[in-house]
Amino acid sequence: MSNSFFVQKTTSYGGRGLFSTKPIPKDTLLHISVSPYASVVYRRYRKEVCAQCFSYAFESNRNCWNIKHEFNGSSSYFCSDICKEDWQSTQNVDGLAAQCVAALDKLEKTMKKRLEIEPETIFLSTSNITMEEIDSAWKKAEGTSLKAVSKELLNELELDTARFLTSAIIRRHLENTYPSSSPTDPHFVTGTWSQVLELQDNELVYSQATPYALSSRILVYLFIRSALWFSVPVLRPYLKTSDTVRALLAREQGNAFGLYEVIGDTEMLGYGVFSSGSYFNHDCSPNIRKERDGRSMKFYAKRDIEPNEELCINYIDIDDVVAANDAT
Ligand SMILES: C[S@@+](CC[C@H](N)C(=O)[O-])C[C@H]1O[C@@H](n2cnc3c(N)ncnc32)[C@H](O)[C@@H]1O
Repeated sequence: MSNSFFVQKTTSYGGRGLFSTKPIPKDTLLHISVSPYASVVYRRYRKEVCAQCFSYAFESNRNCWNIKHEFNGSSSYFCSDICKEDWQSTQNVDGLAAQCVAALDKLEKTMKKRLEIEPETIFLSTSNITMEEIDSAWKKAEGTSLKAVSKELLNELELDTARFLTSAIIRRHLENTYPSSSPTDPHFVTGTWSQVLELQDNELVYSQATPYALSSRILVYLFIRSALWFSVPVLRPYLKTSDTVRALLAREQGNAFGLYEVIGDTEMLGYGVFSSGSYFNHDCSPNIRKERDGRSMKFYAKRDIEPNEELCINYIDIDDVVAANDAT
């Protein structure tokens, strides 16, 4: 990740970071992540947040958006006809987004009760879980029958995670089916799956910190596979193994940005992975601020910057326009 303002280098404390290559005046726009590769608007905000530009109805003094796209009893909501058209041509290509939303909703409605996955069928460790145990848990999940999970009820967080992962599965499929031919192609502006794979992989660190979350994540994979396998068969190549889901979950942690309302900056409406925006490290006194502009994340100089300074945002500053990495 480099451009005319900065270059990517290894930092003195490990990992990669971005460093200025020349003097940058305050308020310069350094980088735009045009659109997330994968994203989700939380279910509870479904009617209040535009599925395309993420604008929040309350910021326009409304209770909800009423421009809808309906398919098989499930709806997506938009703030304008333009957003609905943009969504049709970039996200609902071949009707996939609508089919997936409907399939996930349908499975959710047919579920009766939550049956915890037997711990021994998934993994045994409670601390210091190893990569071998994580691999083994996912492999076992791949061999679990679809029928066996069809009665599992997911909680709110898991259902949102399922939608987030599904958006990436659709994007991967579109990327493979319609190779990029122009800068307006959806996967040109969202970045590519290989760029997602280049992001820092936090699977082991996260699993060790929260070993109890592994069975929840596996349950989400089984839920998506069960919901989409027969309803959206073109997506089977990305569901047959857990590779796509697992790779994204490994990178979502520590790389996702919260999608906040723009004006109040208090409500987190969802989250997304913006690959090209994920190389700014954290600093409590950052020289970069980021602002959401519709589907885009924009990165500006917060002050005058000297050459060879590390460019950092604040992951937790509530005064920032959006707080980073708090979706995880
Ligand atoms: C969004 S990524 C930033 C890019 C990352 N350094 C890389 O190599 O891909 C966030 C991760 O970078 C590391 N990081 C960010 N800011 C840091 C800091 N101030 N000190 C140490 N590590 C930091 C942490 O591992 C964090 O989970």
